[in-house]
Amino acid sequence: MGILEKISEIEKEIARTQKNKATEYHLGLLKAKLAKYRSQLLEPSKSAANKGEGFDVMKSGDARVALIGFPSVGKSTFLSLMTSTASEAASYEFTTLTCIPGVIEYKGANIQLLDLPGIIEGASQGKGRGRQVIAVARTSDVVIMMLDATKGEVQRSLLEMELESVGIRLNKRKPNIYFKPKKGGGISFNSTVPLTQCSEKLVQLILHEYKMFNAEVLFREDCTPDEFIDVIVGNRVYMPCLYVYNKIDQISMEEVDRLARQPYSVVISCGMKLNLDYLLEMLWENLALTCIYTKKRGERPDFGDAIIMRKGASVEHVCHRIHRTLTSQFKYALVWGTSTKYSPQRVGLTHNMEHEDVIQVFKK
Ligand SMILES: Nc1nc2c(ncn2[C@@H]2O[C@H](COP(=O)(O)OP(=O)(O)OP(=O)(O)O)[C@@H](O)[C@H]2O)c(=O)[nH]1
Ligand SMILES: [K+]
Ligand SMILES: [Mg+2]
Repeated sequence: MGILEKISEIEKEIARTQKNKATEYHLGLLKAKLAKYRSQLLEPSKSAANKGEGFDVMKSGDARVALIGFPSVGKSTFLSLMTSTASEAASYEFTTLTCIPGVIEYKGANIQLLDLPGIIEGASQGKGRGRQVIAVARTSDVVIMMLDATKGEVQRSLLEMELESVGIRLNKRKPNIYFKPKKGGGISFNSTVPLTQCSEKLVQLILHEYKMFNAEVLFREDCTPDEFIDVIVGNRVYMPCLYVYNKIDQISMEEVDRLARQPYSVVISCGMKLNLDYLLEMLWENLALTCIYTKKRGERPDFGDAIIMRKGASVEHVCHRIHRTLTSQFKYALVWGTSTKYSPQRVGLTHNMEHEDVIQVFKK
């Protein structure tokens, strides 16, 4: 039996198994098996068809955003609208066949936007260019899942499943479980909170399925068996995702209102240029970028040229960005802005910067 058949067998068995206390271990084990086979699907195949030709676009700028969606939802129209790159758009499916990069300039940051071929059900198993598209999505900082507002909700759940099945976790935090494989000593299991979804026995069963017999496990939150499996499998990516409903010029106001109220959702019309500013704001928030301005002694801050950092970046990160050797010469810094109690404040390398702070570095 091939891997795909095995996967579909297990999925069927999970579907027909009733979820209750008595089947808890059986289901846990099935899920562990399923995750194992799915991860085998991810392993690179040797056939030429799966090579990433036309997809290996260099990362550039301060962050990367991938456009994922069914064919003809308006991905290329969106790229052409938001960047100075033109990507061919047309009313037939699979117009775009490779990865087309553009740049969104926003708040002084360069955000790389990637237009990609449309993907369909079965993409993660290699249908169409699904695997290459998803591989690109994995390398991005935020996924924009573009949906056709005139089509049903099923589009969204299908795509979510495709991404889930290759280890991409959308709008989820990494489970707070400490896990360390050991050389000996068996499995030590502890938790700092009451567990309602996993037990020591289930954790052992799952670990045995992965041929792990010695490990330290500490649950710091009430996780599900699936979340535990994610931790032991390890190659998961946790990624913010914006659900962008395009073509709202084609649906009723009531429907627009309903879609706009869903979590992580933004409604737009590329055709009528509706709500694109709000989408950029949401994108910025999800990218969690921070602008830092530098200032030289006796001069005004350089507001024309921001240093773009990840949220939570420290003075050390900023110094490293200004010049590779600056941290070794660092004496102290003065910081103006919301990260300090008073402005300016004298800070060390570990101080965390906030959006639009100004920094002046003093060398030894
Ligand atoms: N009514 C309406 N049509 C739109 C809108 N945005 C895009 N379209 C149309 O939708 C069709 C598909 O647009 P594309 O940009 O080619 O879609 P795509 O997602 O890149 O398609 P593929 O590359 O084939 O996957 C084109 O005919 C566009 O003119 C919109 O906001 N409203
Ligand atoms: K199209
Ligand atoms: Mg396209």
